[in-house]
Amino acid sequence: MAASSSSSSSIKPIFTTRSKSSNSSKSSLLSFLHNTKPKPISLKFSSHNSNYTTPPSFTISNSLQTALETSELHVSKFQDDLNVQAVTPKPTILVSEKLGEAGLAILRSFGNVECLYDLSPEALCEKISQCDALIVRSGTKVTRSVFEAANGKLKVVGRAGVGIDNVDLQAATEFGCLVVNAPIANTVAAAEHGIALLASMARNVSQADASIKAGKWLRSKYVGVSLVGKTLAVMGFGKVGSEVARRAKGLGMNVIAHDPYAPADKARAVGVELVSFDQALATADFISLHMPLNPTTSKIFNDETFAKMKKGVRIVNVARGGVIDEEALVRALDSGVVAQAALDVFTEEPPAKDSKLVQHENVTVTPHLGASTKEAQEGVAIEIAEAVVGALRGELSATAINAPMVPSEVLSELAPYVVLAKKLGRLAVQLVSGGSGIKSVKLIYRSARDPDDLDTRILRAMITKGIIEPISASFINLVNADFTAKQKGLRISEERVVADSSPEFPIDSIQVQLSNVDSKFAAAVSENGEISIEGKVKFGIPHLTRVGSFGVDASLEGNLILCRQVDQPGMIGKVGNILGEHNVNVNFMSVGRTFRRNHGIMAIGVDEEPNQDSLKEIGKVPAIEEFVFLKL
Ligand SMILES: NC(=O)c1ccc[n+]([C@@H]2O[C@H](COP(=O)([O-])OP(=O)(O)OC[C@H]3O[C@@H](n4cnc5c(N)ncnc54)[C@H](O)[C@@H]3O)[C@@H](O)[C@H]2O)c1
Ligand SMILES: O=C(O)[C@H](O)COP(=O)(O)O
Repeated sequence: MAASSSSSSSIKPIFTTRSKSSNSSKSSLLSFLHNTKPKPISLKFSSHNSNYTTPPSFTISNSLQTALETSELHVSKFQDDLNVQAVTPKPTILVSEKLGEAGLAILRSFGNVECLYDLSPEALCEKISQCDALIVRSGTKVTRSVFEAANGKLKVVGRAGVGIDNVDLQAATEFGCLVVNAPIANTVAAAEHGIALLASMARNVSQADASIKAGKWLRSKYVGVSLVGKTLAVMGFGKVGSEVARRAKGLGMNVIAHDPYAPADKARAVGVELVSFDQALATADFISLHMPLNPTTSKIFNDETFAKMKKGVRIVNVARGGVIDEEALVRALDSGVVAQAALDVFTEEPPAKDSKLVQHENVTVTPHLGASTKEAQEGVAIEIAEAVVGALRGELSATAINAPMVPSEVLSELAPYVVLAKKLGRLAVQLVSGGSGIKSVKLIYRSARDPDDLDTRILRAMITKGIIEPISASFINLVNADFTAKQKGLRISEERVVADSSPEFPIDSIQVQLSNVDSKFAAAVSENGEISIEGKVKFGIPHLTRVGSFGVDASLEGNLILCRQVDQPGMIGKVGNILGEHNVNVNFMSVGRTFRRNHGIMAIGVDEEPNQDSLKEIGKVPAIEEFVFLKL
């Protein structure tokens, strides 16, 4: 039996935690993904003290209301968040667009793969509730309805390619579904297609080809323009844009680029000058588009911006159709401001058969073929299959779109603290009595580490998970933790304090404080009036080390009974006997007290859940002032 010190730590706030995502490597991403809707298990709360009989409340949870009324709390039983092998028994992976064989082979070695191409939106929604993963290209719209229909089963959406504008990322995040893409393997194919369109547009290849097949021989009509010495503006100097720039330089073009986020040294290395948007438009003979489609870039090429271009400019678009206002482009083509356009992508795909743009004689079109080389498709298939399988295994994914990046080494170092964090969250919420909703949670990390060396996002997510999951139907993972907390009106603040401990360990202790709530266990309320518990990791095992102002030392395994009693001899024996008589195995007991012969706290770890009779008997022990049974 261990008695631990009860002296209060003096905590000196030094700063508020901020996200570290900016320095985090993209090659390491946590995917706590296993949101198989858990089967509820029933957990009864009990206390002999009438002041503390109601289970915790969370004002925003409807489901809790029922739990409150029945004095019964349904707790989600969730899989271990770190080492999830547990997608049962073989995950179902739906592939909704053609994927290379090498990728399919990887997927088949891991799960049941169903290739169902050309599903209607309704059919996709119907099918998706049976699927753990969905792999799409640009042709499948993964809308909010898809995530709703998935009913929590869908864990990962893999986009076999770069653009994720066909996936509702907000909805994915809300539903805790990870979205991964395959951003590398089709870069060269897209760049080559851009160059192919550039050259064929300049030399009227497609028009001349069509005319000759129509029996004509129009040599003077299809006189083209040369590329050498002309200025090409690359709009979006990312992976594809920079590859296009490299190739265009090889063709003797003068290449400039506009990209508000591109590093100047990267451009310099390719021999490209970064310029402003307007400067690019005003100087370019050719403009090649390579930015993503998002709210900022949507229809960024419109009447106003076409008017800023050099008369007779030629435009290539292998990015996304939506970055161009297509009606404005037709006007610009008709007026001659734009001499020619070569388009691989369209606002609506496929475009209407009678689209003026597609039918325009100065326009060359291809049906979104940028990524369509054998090599790129094999590469993309492997890239996305590995990402999806990794995500389903709960491994790190290099290409997650909607989850923060947590380097793998950070993850493995924090693993025991992740378990501690979740358990502290679960314990804290069980200490709240009914009638008061949790609104404000403060997390205090004591650490000897430099602030920049401590990434607390996983811990915050797991504490959030511990707090919210037991009292609502939500599933929480790293993808949706912050969103769900916000949505439920739960304000989570973080603070770090300098600990005197060794910086070898990332964290000395984690404290969870819930303010403005009543507790069903008065001893858990600190001098400042908030429910406060603290935990540490000892020899890799999470421990509860403080409850309110009482120090304890309880390993967080199995279940826990916390008793506040008058500090007098024989208490441990009495409670131990009661539990023994009811065949409940005690795995440890720890006593903490404020001062001698005053009040003490007993933390009793039990392997089995004590029945109501045994709990009632404990409540009848005269020196026991209050107690609570907590499920870990
Ligand atoms: N046609 C195809 O089959 C095909 C194939 C691959 C990629 N793509 C598309 O090409 C585009 C680029 O792909 P990528 O792999 O190079 O992506 P990327 O993320 O590597 O590059 C995009 C670049 O655009 C820049 N950017 C963002 N907003 C901008 C703005 N307002 N103005 C200028 N630049 C801006 C970014 O900073 C980034 O450098 C994407 O839309 C992608 O979907 C199409
Ligand atoms: O964004 C992409 O990767 C390209 O547009 C390719 O799309 P696709 O996979 O539908 O060919």
